Order: sequence, then C-alpha cells, then structure tokens
Amino acid sequence: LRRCVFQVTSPNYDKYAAARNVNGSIQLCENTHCCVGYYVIMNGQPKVDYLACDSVEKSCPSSVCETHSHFNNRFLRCVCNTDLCNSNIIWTPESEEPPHTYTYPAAEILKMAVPLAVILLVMFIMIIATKRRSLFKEKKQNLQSSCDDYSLPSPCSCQTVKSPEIDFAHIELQQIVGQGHFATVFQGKYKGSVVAVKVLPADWKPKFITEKEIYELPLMTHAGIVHFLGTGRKPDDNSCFIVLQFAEYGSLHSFLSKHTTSWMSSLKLCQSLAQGLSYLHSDLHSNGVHKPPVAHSDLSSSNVLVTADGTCVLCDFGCSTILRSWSERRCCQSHTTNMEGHAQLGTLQYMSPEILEGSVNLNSSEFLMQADVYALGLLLWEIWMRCSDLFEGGIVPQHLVPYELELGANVTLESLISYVSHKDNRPSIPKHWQLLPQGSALEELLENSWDCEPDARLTAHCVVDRLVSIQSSCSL
Ligand SMILES: Nc1ncnc2c1ncn2[C@@H]1O[C@H](COP(=O)(O)OP(=O)(O)OP(=O)(O)O)[C@@H](O)[C@H]1O
Repeated sequence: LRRCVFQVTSPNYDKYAAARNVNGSIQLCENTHCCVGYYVIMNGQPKVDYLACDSVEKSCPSSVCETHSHFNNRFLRCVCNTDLCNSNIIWTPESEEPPHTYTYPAAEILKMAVPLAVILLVMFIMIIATKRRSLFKEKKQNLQSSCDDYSLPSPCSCQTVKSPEIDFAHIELQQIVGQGHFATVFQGKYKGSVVAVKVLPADWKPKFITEKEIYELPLMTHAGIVHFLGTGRKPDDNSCFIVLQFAEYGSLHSFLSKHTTSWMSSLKLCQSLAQGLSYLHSDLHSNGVHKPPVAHSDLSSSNVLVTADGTCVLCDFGCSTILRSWSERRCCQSHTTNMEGHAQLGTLQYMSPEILEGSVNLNSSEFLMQADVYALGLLLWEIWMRCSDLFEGGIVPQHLVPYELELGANVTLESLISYVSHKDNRPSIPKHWQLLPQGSALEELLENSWDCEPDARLTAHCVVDRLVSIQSSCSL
C-alpha cells in the first residue's frame, strides 16, 4: 500500500477529519497509489496546507511532487507516486510567477531595443575574447601532453571513473554486520582483504545506481569517505552489491552506544567527519578531471562509519545528489533531477527544519548542503555527549540520538515539525559545558551549525576550521 505523509493544517478541511488509515503523520492509501500535497504561499514560501493520500486523483505519473499553481499563484498542488513523496515539493518560484503581458508602442520598443542591442553586442565581443584567451591557454597546456588535440574540454565534465565489475564468485561472505532499510551489509573477504559487501535486492536498483554513480565520480578517494572497491551482481537472485572498505567499529551509532571517548578522540571523530563532508561538498578540478559538489542528504549516525584508527568515514550515498557547480551550470542536470532520494526523505531525527516543513527548493544546491550541515551539527552533539572529559567525574549519559530524550525513540514527523521547526528547539547542551575552557566554543559551533535559518549556518569547510581552532586553543 502507498504511504503518504498526512498533515492537515487548515480547519477548512472538515471533510478530511475522518480520514482513514492514519497513523501519526502517515496515511496508508486504500484506493490510490497517489499522494497529494496542497501548499499555500506565505511570505513567498510554500507552507503545508494539506498532505494525504489522493482519493480523487487516479493518475500521478511523477515520482516526485512537482507543484502546479492555482488561484493566482496563492496555492500549489502536487501529486506523486512514491512513498512519503508529498512532503517534499519541487518548487521554483520564478516559474510560478504569472506571465507578464505588457504591450508597448513601437517607438518605445525601439527606444529600449537599441541600447539593449549595443549592450548585447559588447557582451558578445567580451565572451568571444574570453573564450579565445582560455582556448589559447588550454592549447598551450594540451601541447605538453597531446599535440593534436586542440579542442576545448567539454563544459560538462561530470565524468565517472569506471569501477571494476566484481565477480561474486571471488567474494567470500562471512557474517552480517549491518541491516539498513534497503541493504544487508556483510563482512567478507575479497582478494585476501577484509571488506564490507552491501547487498541491495534487485527491487532497489535505483538506489544502487545512485550510490554507484556517486562512488564512481572522479576524485572520490578521501580519508573521510568510505573507500569504494567496485560493484557486481549476484547471479542467483540478480541483487546488486557494492564492495567497500570494512569499517571495524561499524556505524558511529553502534560505536557511541558501546564506547565513551576522551576529548582528543572525540575531536578526531568530529574532525574526520567534518572533513569528509567538506570534501564531499567541494567542487574540485584536478588534472583535467572534475569532482562536482555532492550533497549527502541522509546523514545520520547510522550512515557514518568508524574505522580502526578512530576516524569517521561517510557511507550510504543512496539519497545523495550531484550538484551543479556555478562554473558548470549545464553540467549534471540529469543528476540533479534525480530527486527520488529526497522523496524518500532522510532519517527523520536529522532532517533540518526546512526539510521537515517541505518548504525547500530542491533545485538549489545551497539548500541541500545547508541541510547536511544541520545534520552535521547534530552528529557533533551526539559525539560530544559521549565524551567523558566533558562530564564531571567522567559519568557520561548513555548514547541517545538527537531528540530521543525529548520525543522518544519512535519519533513522528508531526512531533518533530512541532518541536524542531515551530518551537525551534534543539538537543540540549549540558549547562556545565559553559564552565569548561572549550565549552562556549562548542556551544557556538553547534548553534551555528543547526541554526533554523539555512543561510546562517556554517559551511562544512568552516566547521572544519572551527574544530581546528578549538583543538589548538584547548587540549584537555
Ligand atoms: N563499510 C562498512 N563497514 C562496516 N559496516 C558497515 C559498512 N557499511 C555499512 N555498514 C553497516 O551496515 C549498516 C547499513 O548500511 P547502509 O547505511 O549503507 O545501508 P542502507 O540500507 O542504505 O541504510 P539506510 O537505512 O540508512 O538507507 C550501517 O549502519 C553499518 O552498521
């Protein structure tokens, strides 16, 4: 049965008060596979009006909720056909603006057209001149390596590095080490080394493809990103698998549940985590290859691994998005339209207020990276809440995920929206941290990472810098 987000904010929807099959913020659809979302535009932003199964609409070809405006652009409506897709809309303010239909007399048109034509001509000449200059520079560089290729490199350099196709017969599966919503992860052996093998059932092929695509981007090798060895297909049931570096401590969640840390080891976890995210977000050009920025979009302590040397590595890129860089706007368009991951939402507790409210423009690169930084702030809090040096007498609270203390383990979308978004609450920072030498710097870093205003948040790169300065100014 289709699962749709259920939320009614307007008292005008009396007839939906008796909506069936509602459990918290989820509705199971009986006679439709379509979810619907009604949004109202307030202060230029869409706010949820009504989300539910769409008992009227029987046709919803899109997997994502692309909005169409109604009533002079005051309302938006979207229908879609994937689980929980109706809380995440695709909305472009410009496209919602009513068309302007002014008419000008011919003389007015001429008056405007002449200066415009002059400006365009000057711009055209400048573009040609710049292109010629860069072509000349490129030619000079290329001459050293290849004398007969003078063509400009393609502006679309979302290249991939073809990964080795691994024969399943060459892998020895040992025990299961993790079970996500989609995959089963095994410890295994490949070419004499211990590896992790993530197996996704054939039904989850789109997830597998997204994840493979991210791992296969150029320059994805980094100490903060789990090392990728290749992919393959199991011949018996056609399930897909990804072979990865084995992280000895498993997920950050299970590490923190079992271990407390010292101040220095907590910093090591935090720094490697922030460095991994900063690298993932980076737009890199090196030796003619390009790594575009990538938003993880499902950061949680279950999607961060801890290696034997006590550092974090990012994993699970099944919801990630390759973003357009400013210099290559044309590039990666096909990737950014892959919004299926967002339709499936991330992990509830780590969703930023703007994602919880479904009021983001998913085409904006910044929004997705800012949402990652919000989750990063929560992860830093989670790590420091298990640091014995930050608790008097070394008595550390047991590991809890964000908002577990306040809202319980089985948190609902509704309760999070109210607690995090409407009331602007965050996980509580122990009062006594104020008395510690690094306390106020930690507090400031957390607050600047999980700010309710996405634009006010630090970038992942700034988080790395802040951690470095915290370390240099205070070593317990
Ligand atoms: N490389 C690895 N080394 C050790 N354990 C791993 C590794 N990769 C994954 N795991 C374990 O398997 C769990 C599930 O992995 P992963 O998050 O990739 O699966 P998923 O089905 O995509 O998860 P999700 O439900 O978050 O979408 C992790 O939380 C972790 O405990």
